[in-house]
Amino acid sequence: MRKIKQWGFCLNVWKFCRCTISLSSRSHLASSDAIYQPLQNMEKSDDRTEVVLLATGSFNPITVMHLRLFELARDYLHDTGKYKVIKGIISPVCDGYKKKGLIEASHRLAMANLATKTSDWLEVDSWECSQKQWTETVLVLRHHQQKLTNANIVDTWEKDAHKKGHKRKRENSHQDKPNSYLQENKAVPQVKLLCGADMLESLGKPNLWKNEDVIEILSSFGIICITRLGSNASNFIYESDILWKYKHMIHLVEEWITNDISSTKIRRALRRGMSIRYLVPDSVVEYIQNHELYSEESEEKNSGVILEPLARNTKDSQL
Ligand SMILES: Nc1ncnc2c1ncn2[C@@H]1O[C@H](COP(=O)(O)OP(=O)(O)OP(=O)(O)O)[C@@H](O)[C@H]1O
Ligand SMILES: NC(=O)c1ccc[n+]([C@@H]2O[C@H](COP(=O)(O)O)[C@@H](O)[C@H]2O)c1
Ligand SMILES: [Zn+2]
Repeated sequence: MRKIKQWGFCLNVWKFCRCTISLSSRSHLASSDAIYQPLQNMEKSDDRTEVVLLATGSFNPITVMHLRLFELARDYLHDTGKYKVIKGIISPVCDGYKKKGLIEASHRLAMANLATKTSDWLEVDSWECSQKQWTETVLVLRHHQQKLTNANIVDTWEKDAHKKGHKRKRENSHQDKPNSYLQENKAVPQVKLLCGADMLESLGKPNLWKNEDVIEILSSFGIICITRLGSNASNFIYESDILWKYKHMIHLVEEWITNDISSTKIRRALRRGMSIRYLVPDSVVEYIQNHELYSEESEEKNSGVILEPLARNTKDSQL
């Protein structure tokens, strides 16, 4: 009787173990089905082109409309199903641009940093405004594209080295990587220029942009242009032979919730002691107050000075 009970006990222990093993192995399978497989599928099915949006400009000061440009462009590109926007970069122009009323880059940069604090995908880059001289927009685009290419090469190189069991340090790994990594790498995100319709129209102003720059911006990068009151982007594309030729590289995004916010109007309101609240982020209002920015005097900065691109291109065309 005792032996039968012992046998019964052993049988139960065995059944329990078998059940637990089969359950745990099944739950392992279930988890691999549920977690790993869809991820693999997601990776496979997500063949969208990664895009980094770059907006250049004075940002004197940054307004909520500048931030809206990015949101509008991202929604638009995601809607196409072809693009995945991974980052937005705000690149304030340097003081050497010499635009009338342009205050110091350090302040414009600080305000842009405050304004983007609440965003998890927008960042401000100081490369352009820390250059000694004004930099052509095409060079700013090239700079950011190159940075992404370098980062991508390092990643691929590191992954490859990791697979082979070598550990490489990020800081020194991109100098000695072979060039073949550049060609093999197909997943480098694309930089695209983000602008408002007035900036697009400025491409047609004599001596402001070089033709070869416009062609490179359109053919190598592409433009996302947001409509703006007072500008007619589609008509401008129609009337410009270069833009018409590259119209497939221009995404025109309609802003349906129109408003007329501009930095010029913000500066005007400030000079007149009027409120700018809700037109720029609160942190920017506070910064402007604390540093007593934008006065009659600051508006006179660069007054009578020729805008640097005009001066440079006019000089070049006379050579
Ligand atoms: N309300 C707006 N709608 C569409 N685009 C805008 C708007 N405001 C600014 N932008 C775009 O933002 C970029 C940076 O512009 P910028 O810093 O010159 O601002 P702004 O408001 O036009 O300033 P300013 O009045 O000093 O010219 C440009 O591409 C410009 O076209
Ligand atoms: N030839 C060029 O590359 C060229 C000419 C004029 C303006 N831009 C850029 O366009 C932007 C215009 O800004 P604003 O609208 O604030 O003047 C600036 O970033 C400026 O550097 C570039
Ligand atoms: Zn402007």
